[in-house]
Amino acid sequence: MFVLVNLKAYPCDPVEVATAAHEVSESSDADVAIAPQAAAIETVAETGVETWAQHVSPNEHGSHTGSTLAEATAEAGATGTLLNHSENRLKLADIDGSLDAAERVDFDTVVCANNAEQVAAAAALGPDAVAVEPPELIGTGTPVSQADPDIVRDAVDAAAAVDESVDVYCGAGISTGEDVVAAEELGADGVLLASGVAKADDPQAALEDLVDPL
Ligand SMILES: O=C[C@H](O)COP(=O)(O)O
Repeated sequence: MFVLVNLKAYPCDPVEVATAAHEVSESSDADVAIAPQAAAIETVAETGVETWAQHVSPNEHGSHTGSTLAEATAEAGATGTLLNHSENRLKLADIDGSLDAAERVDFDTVVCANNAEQVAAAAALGPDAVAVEPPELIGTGTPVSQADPDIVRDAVDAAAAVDESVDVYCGAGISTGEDVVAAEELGADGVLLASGVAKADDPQAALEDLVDPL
């Protein structure tokens, strides 16, 4: 299972979380990656953990003030990017443009979506993976696998109907190893989570718990 931990804009120590994630990734069957704030990509990548951007712009080098370029995040050490997170929704054309930008630097890509219909549309754009996350469950601690498992099943079917090579992750409310196993049993290839680790008193223990049953 792929475990992508999005640190969002939480006031955690990204290097502490990344160091723990690297150790847990090395000593378990899970692949754990961290998506920190763009300004922390370099220090997070230096820990050796797989490092992702939370977003990249469709823009290339040029007069684009405020843009987070795929090239800049790649130079800092990122190897993948989230796109269209529920907290940073994009227009369809911008998702497509950002996927092109990610392709320029050979990034892995995950396009987020609220439901099976959006998963199908996102899968049609050719990312490596889509992540289904019901926005109302984000940050609640109630996993989608428990609240409405059909959301995950339907997302898996919707992505496969469009492109079987696109992986499906699920997210929102995931904080325990039991939640990760439930996601796997519903057909997900990975999980996307944030608060269960970024807001934990002991991020290393939270990460160990997440991968323990795998
Ligand atoms: O990017 C992560 C998701 O929005 C899930 O967040 P959460 O684990 O805090 O529910």
